[in-house]
Amino acid sequence: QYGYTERQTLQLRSSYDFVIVGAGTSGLTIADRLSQALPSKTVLVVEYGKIEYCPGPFDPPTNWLEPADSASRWVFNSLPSPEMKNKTAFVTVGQVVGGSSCINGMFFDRGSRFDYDAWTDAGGPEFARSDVKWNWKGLFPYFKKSVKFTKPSHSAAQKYGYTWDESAYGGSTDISSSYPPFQWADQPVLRDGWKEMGIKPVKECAGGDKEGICWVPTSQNPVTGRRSHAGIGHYANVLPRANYDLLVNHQAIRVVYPKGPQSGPPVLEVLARADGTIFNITAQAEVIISAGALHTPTILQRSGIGPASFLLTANIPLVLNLPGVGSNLQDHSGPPVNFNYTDFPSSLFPVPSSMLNATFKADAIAGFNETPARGPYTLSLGNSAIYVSLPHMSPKYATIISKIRKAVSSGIAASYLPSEYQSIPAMVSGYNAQLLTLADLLSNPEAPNLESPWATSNISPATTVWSFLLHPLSRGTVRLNLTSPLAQPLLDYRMGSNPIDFDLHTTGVRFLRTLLDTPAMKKYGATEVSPGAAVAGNETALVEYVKDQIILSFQHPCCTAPMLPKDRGGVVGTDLKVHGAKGLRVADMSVSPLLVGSHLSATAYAVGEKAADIIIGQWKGH
Ligand SMILES: Cc1cc2nc3c(=O)[nH]c(=O)nc-3n(C[C@H](O)[C@H](O)[C@H](O)COP(=O)(O)OP(=O)(O)OC[C@H]3O[C@@H](n4cnc5c(N)ncnc54)[C@H](O)[C@@H]3O)c2cc1C
Repeated sequence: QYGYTERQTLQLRSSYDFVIVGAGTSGLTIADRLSQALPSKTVLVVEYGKIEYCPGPFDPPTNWLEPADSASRWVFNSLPSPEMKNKTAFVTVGQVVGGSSCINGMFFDRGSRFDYDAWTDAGGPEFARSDVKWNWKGLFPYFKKSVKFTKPSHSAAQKYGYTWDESAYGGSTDISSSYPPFQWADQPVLRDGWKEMGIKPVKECAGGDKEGICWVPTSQNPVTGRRSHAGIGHYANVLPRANYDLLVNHQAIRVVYPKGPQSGPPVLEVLARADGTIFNITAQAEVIISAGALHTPTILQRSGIGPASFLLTANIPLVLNLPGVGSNLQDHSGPPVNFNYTDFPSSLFPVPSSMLNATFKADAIAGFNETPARGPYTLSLGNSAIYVSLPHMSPKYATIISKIRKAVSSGIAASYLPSEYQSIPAMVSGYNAQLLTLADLLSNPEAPNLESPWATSNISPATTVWSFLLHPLSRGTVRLNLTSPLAQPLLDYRMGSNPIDFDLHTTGVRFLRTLLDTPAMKKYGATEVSPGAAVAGNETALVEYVKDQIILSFQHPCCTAPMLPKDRGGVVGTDLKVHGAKGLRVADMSVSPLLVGSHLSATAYAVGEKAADIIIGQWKGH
């Protein structure tokens, strides 16, 4: 429906300079930049999925996760997490040109400056000395470059109280970041409650400082209200470019080094999904894997690059022993706080239930199809959230921090890792370094550890505010499914395997419950449904509530090929080259060593931009 399906490549060249695996958020950013900056070099992107139309999560006629667009996504059920009453995580990732930017919730925020500084801290002195800094200062120019920001109209800004600071932006790409021209009439109710809790509005949350109440842009075209994603912004709209090819409907199986991992760029082995044929693609310069946090480790593992013990079990010849491949899985998770109003004013209009009225809904659909688009369908899932630090949530935060530090100093932290890692010094040392970095981060009153997004305040039968844990301490794994290595991998989230995560979860829930005591909420008779007053002084009951009600994934898997030194369990260095392999890089959300306190697409674009600059720097003039 975007009119570019015919633009996929049907005839391959005999070889390419750069072969990129995955036409996703980071992958297409890199392909666009390389093919533009290096016109004499050829770039091929190999993508598992096809070119599909990707509606926003709340666009008519289909809604998010409905089967109609299931062809554009993988759906996973993780292995059970024993510490969470054997709950499994429902996880999706994009399987389409545009990757997950094509199916996500379009909430377009960045982490706080401290989240990215923590990436470098977790890497230790070697990373702090690196010329290619992956801290906030080193990444901010790429955040700016990666999107084109359009400020809201004067009337929308006046009506809803939108604030922004254009100095956080400045890019001219075709990836749009804008504010929707619509809000539900009851959106300010919770906003007033948050303010009464002492949470302060922040003028611009994309500039590194976001502790407070944030307006968050949406990844949408400011005129049409339609989703803006990598398939459009970094492929369709930059064509024609003679040196930029895209091969769809092909699965990258593995990379092969005929003469060992130091012998130069590997060959990429590919499966044509249409007829099952397998063939090789030759890269003259590099293979760059950008298949996302759940698939990048599978390609490396099938290549014999991964934990030696696992590869032995899998009967895959060892090429490089890198235990970190498929380790370090993290995601945002959290339980809800549910409440009802006894006295919500029926005069507030429109609210989400207004969509039940056929006339209102018909006008909403008509408005979405106008130019410029207007009305509820432009709102996506909403664009406001609070971000709160641990010290601001609880005066007892120091006890939690000292528990984290003590777990490291006593050596017990190692026992929270998957058993296969507990005797590998690099994995233990890397995890300890992460925990100490997180202890510093969580002590910082400016570094948020809770997010609670909202778009409305009253959805029948009960309103929910979610407590997203932004910086979890537990670590999971991604492993090939040995009975079917080309199929979806096995995800073991191991949520709650570090028990201190329960302290962080209960702190978030206790904090959110105090919303119901604010005059703004009492005014409308807000009444808690769950967890309820019984948990007030009862930590055990609250932990049970967390285990019963937690959602294990808010669709932000990351960190499974971490950018860390090898002796800290890392898979890639600050140049994104796989440790010990020549001509092979990874660039996507698997390289982030620590989960950032935001939804991930803005970071995935920035990672792509910075990766492209590093690669261009190496090859320009060669
Ligand atoms: C349902 C959902 C909701 C989300 N909501 C938000 C949100 O509101 N805001 C936000 O900022 N972030 C959100 N995210 C997260 C964010 O979109 C992703 O973290 C980010 O886009 C990941 O980028 P990536 O480049 O790492 O991977 P992706 O963009 O997922 O790209 C990976 C690509 O590799 C391809 N691929 C995989 N394996 C192979 C193979 N073997 N061969 C060839 N190709 C392969 C895939 O098909 C895919 O196209 C959401 C994600 C999901 C799934």
